[in-house]
Amino acid sequence: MALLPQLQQAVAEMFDMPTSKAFAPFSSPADFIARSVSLKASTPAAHRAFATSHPRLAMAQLSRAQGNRKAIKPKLSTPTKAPSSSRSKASIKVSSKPAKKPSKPQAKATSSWKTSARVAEQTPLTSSTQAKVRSRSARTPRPLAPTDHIRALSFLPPLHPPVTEASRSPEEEAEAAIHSVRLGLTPTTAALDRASSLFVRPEARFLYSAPRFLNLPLNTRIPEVCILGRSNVGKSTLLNALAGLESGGKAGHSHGARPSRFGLAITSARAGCTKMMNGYGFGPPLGASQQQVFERVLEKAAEDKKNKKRESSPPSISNLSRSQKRALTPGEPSPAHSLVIIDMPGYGFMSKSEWGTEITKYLERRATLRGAIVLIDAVAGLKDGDRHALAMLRDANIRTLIILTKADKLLPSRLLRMPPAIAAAKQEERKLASSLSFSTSVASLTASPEPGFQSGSTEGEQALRASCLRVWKTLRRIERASFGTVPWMEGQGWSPEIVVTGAGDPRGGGFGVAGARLAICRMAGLIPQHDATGAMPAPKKQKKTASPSGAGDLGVCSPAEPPTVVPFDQIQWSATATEASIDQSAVLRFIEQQEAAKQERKAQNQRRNGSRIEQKDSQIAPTDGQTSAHQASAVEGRAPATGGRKRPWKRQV
Ligand SMILES: Nc1nc2c(ncn2[C@@H]2O[C@H](COP(=O)(O)OP(=O)(O)OP(=O)(O)O)[C@@H](O)[C@H]2O)c(=O)[nH]1
Ligand SMILES: [Mg+2]
Repeated sequence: MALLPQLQQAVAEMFDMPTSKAFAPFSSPADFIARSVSLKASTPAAHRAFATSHPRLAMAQLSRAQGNRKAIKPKLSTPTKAPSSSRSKASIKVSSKPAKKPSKPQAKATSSWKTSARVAEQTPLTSSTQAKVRSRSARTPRPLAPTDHIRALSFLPPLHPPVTEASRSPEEEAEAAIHSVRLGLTPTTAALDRASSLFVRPEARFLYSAPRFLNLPLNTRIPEVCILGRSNVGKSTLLNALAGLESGGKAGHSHGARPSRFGLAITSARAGCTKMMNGYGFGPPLGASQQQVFERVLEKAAEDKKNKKRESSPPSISNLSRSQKRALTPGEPSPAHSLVIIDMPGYGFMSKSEWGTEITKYLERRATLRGAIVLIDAVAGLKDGDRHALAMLRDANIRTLIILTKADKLLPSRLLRMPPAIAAAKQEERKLASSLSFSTSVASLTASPEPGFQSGSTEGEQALRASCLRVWKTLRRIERASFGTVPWMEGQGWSPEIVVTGAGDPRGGGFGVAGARLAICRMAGLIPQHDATGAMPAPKKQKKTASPSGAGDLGVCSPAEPPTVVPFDQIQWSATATEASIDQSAVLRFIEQQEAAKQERKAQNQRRNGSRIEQKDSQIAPTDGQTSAHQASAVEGRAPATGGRKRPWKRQV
């Protein structure tokens, strides 16, 4: 195509070279690079010209851009260093100065690349080669982004024990039992977001490291949850994931020194990395009203523990003034978080017996402990250490939540990936929500159910279900072993819902973490158990899509079935406390109710005091012609002086 001479000159000026050279076909890639460098902003036309003159190199660049690691990476020589031999001028030079002692395979690859490149320069790219490149890049596993993951995954025990048939072999019986394990209800996006916001905003903070129970800072106002598990099970990794941070995977950085880069907790592939009880603060401080509710709960818990009825109730903590409370707990700072999570040292390999002693003390004596999370490796399964820890929790009567970790090792990423259509729709919804007001966005999110896990019959999933079955059986056995002396029972002491996570998934990480956050919030009483938005049956459409993957055949409870009541709701204060802690409208409602009750009490007191004073006035019986101050004020139209609580005492004087 012939261009106007002026236009040619302008283009040549951009290239910073003579017109004849700028419009000559590219002689080599080095030539192309030289021109591209001189051209400040590379033009698509120049690339196209390069692709037609050097198709093989263009192909290699394309496949490298698509993340194909196998693609050959030619090391281009700079034009100044190009040797003067006529052969090397035409060919693609791999290195200006070949290494003196190249390793054998490297030298082979170099020479093969040289020859093939020379041939390819003369032959255009065939469609079959293009297809090969495309298929090769498609085969390479794409790293999963956290948004691609299913955010919540859990399993529930079978509703009824599987029917035993005489004709079935023990293997078939076991398989039937595995198939009867139900998928947990899929929480709604709103519920997951509510729980996640508590963990992520404001940023979680490292609080302290305590080698012994006595070194733990005093805490009487913030609910606490501890993470237990074998060493190297992934406790610290889960904590980082809960905080929305990636684990550093490197030991040696101080806690919270660089939270954005290395996560909060130190993680390591070597067992025994965490050696102290590390406390981390999550969420904003509880409001005054929530604080009162929490204090009442603590009082009740202490009362239950002593297991005796009080004849005359001592002064309630919630009725005390702020200074009185401070005097009761000297040295305790004002609460700065709504939840404290303690990352404990692991038991088992590379652990120390004194760690166990300190953890036992903590479990028995920490008044604000709302529950414990026991992490179990989905691949390794339950071990003796886990059984011992569960028995310890039973004896201390502490609510227990089981989380299976490292499940990403069992589940193929295809099962975890969000369907693209749903992912796109969710992204749109989020964009819309951020542009609208808070209330509108929450309302719109409440209606949308979170896409559920597409249950299949893969070996990994069956292993996961079998692992859950073993956990339930163990928990029931441990529960029975107490002979009913401890109220640590299914649904009360331990949650039958087993949360599945892959917090440290190296492919992108973090599947199931939002579900874990929600379960922890519920256990700590920050979100009610039977929150309407917490577990919403998925639409019927999902039921249909689930059956071809084998969910129906497996006896898996489809999400459309009526929700099962999970009676893990012994937290009596949760209904008010949790609504108040997260939902602002609920906070306002709660405060309004409190205000109304206060006003009413005040009015009653006033009425009572008024009538008492009237009685006294009548007893004093003013002499003829005299009126009391009360009557006088009433006559003058002022508020009676006896309106306040302290007035009668003043009047009598
Ligand atoms: N694939 C995979 N790896 C994980 C997961 N969680 C943790 N890991 C890895 O497991 C190793 C141990 O993780 P940590 O979080 O340090 O384990 P820990 O329980 O805190 O160990 P201790 O502090 O020694 O008790 C690390 O190499 C993590 O990368 C997971 O969900 N998936
Ligand atoms: Mg650790």
